Amino acid sequence: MRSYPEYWNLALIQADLILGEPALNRSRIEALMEQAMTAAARPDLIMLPEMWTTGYALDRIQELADPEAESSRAWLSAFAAKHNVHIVGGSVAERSKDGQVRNTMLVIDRQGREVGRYSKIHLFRLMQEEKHLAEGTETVTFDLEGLLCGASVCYDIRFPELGRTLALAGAKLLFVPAEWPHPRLHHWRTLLQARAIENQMYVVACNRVGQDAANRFFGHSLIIDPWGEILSEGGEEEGIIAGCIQLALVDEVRGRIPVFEDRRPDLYRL
Ligand SMILES: O=C(O)CCC(=O)C(=O)O
Repeated sequence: MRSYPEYWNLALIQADLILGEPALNRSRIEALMEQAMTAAARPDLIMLPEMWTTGYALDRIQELADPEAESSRAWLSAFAAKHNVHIVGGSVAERSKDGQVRNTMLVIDRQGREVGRYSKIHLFRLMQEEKHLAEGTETVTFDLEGLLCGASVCYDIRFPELGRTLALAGAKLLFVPAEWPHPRLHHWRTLLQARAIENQMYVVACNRVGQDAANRFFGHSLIIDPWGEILSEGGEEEGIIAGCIQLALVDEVRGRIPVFEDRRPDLYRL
C-alpha cells in the first residue's frame, strides 16, 4: 500500500542572484515564492537553487555564512508553515559549530519543521570551493509525507555512487540545487537524465540564472521522471518552472525493469 500522496505539484525557483547580498536575495526569492503560490496548480513543494543567499562570494564567505543556517531555517520554516508547502531550500553557506563553512541544503516540511539537512560532500575545485568550504561528511535521505527523498548539490551529480547509495537507501526522488554554468549544459542535462534512468527515480534540479565575475549560469532547471523523460525544463531567464509528478511511477518503472534485483555487487570493485 502506498503511504505517500498520488502526486505533487512542484515549483522550482530559477532565480538570478546578487553576489554577497543575502538580504536582497531573500527579498527577490520571496517575491518569486509568493508568485509561485498563486498558481492554479498550487505547489506542494517549492525548491530553491544552490547558495541562494550569497551566490559564490567565496572570498567573503566566512563573514557572510549563516551561523548553523539558523536564520535561513527560521525564514524558510515561517514561509512553509504560512503557505502549507514543503520547501527544499536549495543550499546556503552554513557556519557549523566547528567554525567551518559548508554548502548546506535545508529541507522544511509543510508544518515548518526541518526534516533534512545535507552538506555537499563533493567540493568543486574548478570554482575553488575546497579552498573556502569544508566538505559534508554524510549522505542524507529524508522523509516528506511518506516519500523518501535523496539530497545532493550540483557537482555531486557527477558521482553516480551517490545517487545509487541514496536509491539503495530507499530514495525515490533526488533533489539537485545548483549553480551550474556554461559551457556545460550538455553535461548537466545528460548527467541528470542518467541519474534518473539508472536509479529509476525522479530527479528534480533547480539551477540559477544570471552571472558573476567568472561564470554565466544557464538555468535549464529540470524535472525528470524515472524513465528519464523531461517533464519540465526552464530556459535561461529568471522564472518559476512548474511540473506535476505522479509519485507511484517510481515503483511501476522499478517493477517493469528490475534493475535493483539484477545488480551484481559481488562483482563490483568500488
Ligand atoms: O560539475 C560542474 O560542471 C559544475 C559544478 C558546479 O558548478 C558546482 O558544484 O558548483
